[in-house]
Formats: sequence, structure tokens, C-alpha cells
Amino acid sequence: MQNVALSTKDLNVFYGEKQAVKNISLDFASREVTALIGPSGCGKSTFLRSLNRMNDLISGAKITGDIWIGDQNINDQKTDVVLLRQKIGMVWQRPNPFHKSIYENIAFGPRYHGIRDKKKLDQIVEDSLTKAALWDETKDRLNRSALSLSGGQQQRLCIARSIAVSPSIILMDEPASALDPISSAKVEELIADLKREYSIIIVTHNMQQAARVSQKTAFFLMGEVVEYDDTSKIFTNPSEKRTDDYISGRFG
Ligand SMILES: Nc1ncnc2c1ncn2[C@@H]1O[C@H](COP(=O)(O)OP(=O)(O)OP(=O)(O)O)[C@@H](O)[C@H]1O
Repeated sequence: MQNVALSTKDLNVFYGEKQAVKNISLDFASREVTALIGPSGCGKSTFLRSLNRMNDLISGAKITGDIWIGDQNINDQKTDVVLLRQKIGMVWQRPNPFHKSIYENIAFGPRYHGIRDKKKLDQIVEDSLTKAALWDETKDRLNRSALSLSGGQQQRLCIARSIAVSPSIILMDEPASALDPISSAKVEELIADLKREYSIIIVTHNMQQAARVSQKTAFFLMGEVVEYDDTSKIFTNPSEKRTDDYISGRFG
């Protein structure tokens, strides 16, 4: 694969005795969307969370193997996880804006990373909200609480918040599943736009959504990746019968 944004090599994740992710080696392309699909409990979210070390926060979780961005192994204990999470952002299933103003939600990260200049912060807020297709809806109410936004707007705000610290990769865990169909379609459109600038890895249970938004798809089953290929191939002519059974709704 040309232009790899991130690779895993023999990645395993354990919760105590239980192994949730088994020996996964994958390359993720730059500026593409990769969908992680598979039945409930097969390890998609665990795998996703390990990519920016969010599993560190779960007591009893243990990760072995390598996760490479360029020549940096993220899984190295010396990795600065704050800087790592600036490079690899995360958007969760439920919008989780801070209980602060719309402006402060976006400015928080850049300020934390040392940007103090008000003009610069204003520009970052405008750029991030514009990229998240939310500027027009919020430019006249930046000082209002983020919680005054609708669920769909809050999710786009969370995407804007992750963009504000200039990541190269954005991880998304079912980012549209808690939204109404119109808000969900807006988030999908946004993902399609964002891939011009960012590499996106998204967990989704929605097969149509995976087919619409992603260029590559990995099919997970019981902690393993059964098949990883171009999305068009996975959805029209998968190599593995288990993939075919899953995408055609025969199990899961
Ligand atoms: N914090 C945790 N502690 C212990 N076990 C966990 C924890 N989180 C997940 N697991 C277990 O690890 C396995 C994989 O879970 P994970 O949430 O990664 O799967 P998933 O494919 O994302 O599922 P879903 O699609 O339902 O979100 C499951 O058996 C789950 O019960």
C-alpha cells in the first residue's frame, strides 16, 4: 500500500485473561476512510481504542505488539500520550461536548497545546467549525453553551474539536449511530469531505454506511480480522465465506 498513515503489527489486546484482539497486522492508508465492521463483541472498539492508547485508561487491559506511525511505535511506553492523542483524534458514539461554550470547546485543545494568541484561536475556531460544516449554524452563537446544540450539531462540534488540534488521523466509534437519519447523513457527508485532509478509521454497524463512506473495509470476527480489502470488493465479491455471510445478514 502506498502512503500508509498507520500500521499495526501482531497487535493483541487482553482484558485480564480474556483476549479481545488477536494478532492483528493491518496497514491503514493515508487520506482514506477505513471501516471496521463485524458482529457485536468482536473487538472492533477495543482495536480502535488501542490506536491512540485509550485502552491505557481501562484497568486490567494489556496490549502487546506494535502500532507504527512513520518510525514511531505508539505502543512504546515512552510515547507521550497527550501528543499522541493530538495526532490521533477520537470521536465517540455519543456526542460528548464539554459543558462550555461552543467557542471554548474548540479553543480548549489548541490553548492546552500552547496557543494563547486570541486572533489565532479565533481563526482555529472558525476553520475547525467550517471544516466540520458547522460554522454557518454557529457563527452568531459562539458564546452559547455547546449543550444548546442539537445532537447532530454536537457531534459535528466534537469532530471540529478533534480537528482543532491538527491531527493526521481521526478515529470514529460509530459516530452517527446515536443520531437521527438527517444528522447521520450530514456526518457521513462530512466524513467524505474530511478524508481529503485526514486518514479516518471508523467502526460502524451500518453496512450501507460502511459501503458509502469507506474505501477500505476490515471484517472482524472473534477478535481476528477475517478479511481486509477494498470496500467495493468486500461488499460485492468477498474472498471469505464468513465475510459474505455477515454482510448479507446471515449472522451477526
Ligand atoms: N473494559 C472491558 N473490560 C473487560 N472486557 C471488555 C471491556 N471492553 C470490552 N470487553 C470485551 O472485549 C470483547 C470485545 O469488545 P469490543 O467492545 O471491543 O467489541 P465490539 O466489536 O466493538 O462490540 P460492539 O460492536 O458491540 O461495540 C467483548 O467480549 C467485550 O465483552
